[in-house]
Amino acid sequence: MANDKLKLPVVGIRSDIYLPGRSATINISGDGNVHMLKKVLLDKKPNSKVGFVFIKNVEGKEDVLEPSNLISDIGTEALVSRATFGPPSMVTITFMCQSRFRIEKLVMEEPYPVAIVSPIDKKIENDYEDVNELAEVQNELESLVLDVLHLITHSAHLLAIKNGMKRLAPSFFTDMCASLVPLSHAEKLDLLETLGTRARMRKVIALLKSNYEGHACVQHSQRSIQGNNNHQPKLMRITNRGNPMDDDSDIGDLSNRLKKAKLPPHAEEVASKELKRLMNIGRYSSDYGVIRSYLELLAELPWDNSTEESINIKKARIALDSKHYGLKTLKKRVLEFLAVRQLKNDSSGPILCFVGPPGVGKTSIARSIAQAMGRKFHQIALGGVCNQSDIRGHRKTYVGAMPGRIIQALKTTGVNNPVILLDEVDKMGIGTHSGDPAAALLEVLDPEQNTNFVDHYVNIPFDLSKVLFIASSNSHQKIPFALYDRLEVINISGYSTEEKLSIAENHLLPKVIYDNGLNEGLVNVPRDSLKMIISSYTQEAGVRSLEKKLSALCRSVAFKVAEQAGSSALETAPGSGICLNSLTFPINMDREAVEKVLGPPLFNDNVLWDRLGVPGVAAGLVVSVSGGSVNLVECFAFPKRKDADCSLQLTGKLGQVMKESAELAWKWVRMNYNKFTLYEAMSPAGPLLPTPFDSEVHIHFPAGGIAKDGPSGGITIAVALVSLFLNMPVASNLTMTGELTLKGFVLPVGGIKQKILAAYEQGFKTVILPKFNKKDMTAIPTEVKEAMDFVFVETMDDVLHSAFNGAVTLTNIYEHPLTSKL
Ligand SMILES: Nc1ncnc2c1ncn2[C@@H]1O[C@H](COP(=O)(O)OP(=O)(O)OP(=O)(O)O)[C@@H](O)[C@H]1O
Repeated sequence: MANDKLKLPVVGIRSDIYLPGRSATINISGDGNVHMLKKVLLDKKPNSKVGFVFIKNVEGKEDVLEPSNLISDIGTEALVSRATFGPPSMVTITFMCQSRFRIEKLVMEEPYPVAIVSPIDKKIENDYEDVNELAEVQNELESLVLDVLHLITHSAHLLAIKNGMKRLAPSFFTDMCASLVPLSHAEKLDLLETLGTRARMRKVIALLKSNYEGHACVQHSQRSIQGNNNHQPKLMRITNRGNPMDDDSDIGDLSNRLKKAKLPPHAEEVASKELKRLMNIGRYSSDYGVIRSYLELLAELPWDNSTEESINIKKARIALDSKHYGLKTLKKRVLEFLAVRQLKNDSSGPILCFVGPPGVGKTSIARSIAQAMGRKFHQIALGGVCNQSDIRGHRKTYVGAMPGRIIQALKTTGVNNPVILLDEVDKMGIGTHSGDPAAALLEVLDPEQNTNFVDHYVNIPFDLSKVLFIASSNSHQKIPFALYDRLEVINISGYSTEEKLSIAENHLLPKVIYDNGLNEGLVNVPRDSLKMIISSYTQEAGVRSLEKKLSALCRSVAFKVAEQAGSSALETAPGSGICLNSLTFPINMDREAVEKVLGPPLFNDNVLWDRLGVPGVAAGLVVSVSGGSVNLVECFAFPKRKDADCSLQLTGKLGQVMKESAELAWKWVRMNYNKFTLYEAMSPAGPLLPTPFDSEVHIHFPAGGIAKDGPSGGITIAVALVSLFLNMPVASNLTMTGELTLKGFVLPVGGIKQKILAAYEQGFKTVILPKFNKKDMTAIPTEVKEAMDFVFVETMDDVLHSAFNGAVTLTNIYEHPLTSKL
């Protein structure tokens, strides 16, 4: 060995033991150390080697390196790749430990210590290990590591282990594998001092097995799930285990609770192993908290606890009707669903998904379903969820690990058969490295798979088949496709003013009066005020804002009552018309009082009407996640410039489809302009000059800050352009929706009910609709149908005829464009 001896500058490390294969960035203090590192790193080349020797933590002797201070006579040689010299006597180094050495002698050479060392790892491998035996143990280690790598988050370090299997020296590879386990100080020291590679491999195998044994029973199912789940959030690994120390009574109590939880056999097996581990490690070990919280969760999960289902269709119908106005189709479907459950007594069945704008009662209906079934209800908001781990949880080996939302819901409800509303399934995102949450949801909803749902934290299959999942969403388009395929979508479109009035009078007002500590004898909100609130303070398809405004009214009344009449009002006022102090009950919230509380009206219909009635402007109907609305299209033409490369300019935050439909409408108008027949008597001003052929056109879609998209504005844009060039306003009180084809046909569009309700609320009298949408009229409330005219069209000729009150017709619209005069 004499020839192998080296002289190595050394640093005493007190904080940790760094085995070969370990890289880290640490602070080193002490004048001698800093001086040494400066000299070694600056005088020599970068990537210089220093020796780490591990010393006891003796206060006041930070810099002192003497043999009596050493924890071990084995140290590790570290390659320093980076050093930052910070405050005096402090340096931050980034290093990777490479191999062991034995300290032959410590030499206090001025100005920093060096050691005479003899390298170990290579020497032992070459001189003392039997190649075949070594290969055998190494194979075992490698296959175990492959299993473990399936279970934990991938990182550059883990990739290095995987890639290094056949390339790295066995000794170094073994040390790297040890980093897969959170090691205690004693275990690290033991591995440092185990010089034989085979012996060390065996120790690492044992450590890996004991650390990951809890995962073993679910390895199979884990792997199948892992297929599309390679990206987990990077969380810090737990790295410390402390000294063993028991707390028998506490653990006994936990053990009792685990027994009471009636875990299935596979879960019981894991729980008892973890319980044993808990008993062996001390209360002050960092692993103690992790294992303890894990076992607490296992004890709290409703493995065997269900609420008894009691469906009574008659009662369910009464409950649904008493809490919700209208919604006939939805209620009918819900009752059918409950009837099948009652007869079949089986948990399989469709997954209902309520799709509609905010505040139309999706959550409230889901809650009523739970009540009708006698089950507990829980709502999971999926808006903004973009990690699989939100659904499936984090592995418990990470600091701050938590179970996913499904398991948390079960823990909260305490039963394994609650009704869970997956709210806003359309608002889930996909994180860049964290997997698609929709894929995890698919597994949750799939009856084939959800009997063995494995949350990463729980790491034991849990049966979700008894849970009744209901989904809700604001729009169809954004529900992930694979998920959409599994759902039975039920649309809730929104309410007309009359419907909102009924809901306000019969449901919302009684609710907010009660919620604000009042009773119906204390406050009166007349119908007229309700109408005013609906038209001037809310603009929504549902009734959520309406509820908030009514609540604001009630709050102001509650304040007056509390301030002036005190609790005596609550006792004497109901139905009495009594005066108490300066208040007369019930307090009447007339229009003036409403304006006092809610401030000046927020919405004014005149703004819309003032902009209509001029050539080049048409009103179209649109639908968005917040319901239907009337949007204007404004066109302006000016003479074509010679150098203009495009004759059409569009503004108003348009999506691609809408841009294309505007281009198409512009082309259609130019192709057919010479075929328009204008009854001049009805258009006194005559057509505009210049014509579309020598004009540039600007089309603007007001409310420029709001994104717009879709093809349903096609006929509105074409009508606005025809109106511009024929210099003739569109018929008053008329709005429309429909997709235009290049040949002048009008195709059906979506959101008809919401669009018609919006037109009705804005006071329009006539709506032009595609003929194919006639079927959607069954959903329109009778009072709306009676108050409005609907014109069903097939071609642009029909559209123009209605839009200009018969003043414009189009001859031979199906003629091929090339045969026209263009
Ligand atoms: N048809 C109805 N009859 C009585 N109350 C209703 C009706 N529709 C909605 N409401 C009431 O309106 C309020 C809002 O309803 P809910 O929270 O169920 O809306 P939502 O559709 O789930 O909205 P979001 O999409 O924002 O979650 C609730 O107080 C609900 O009771």
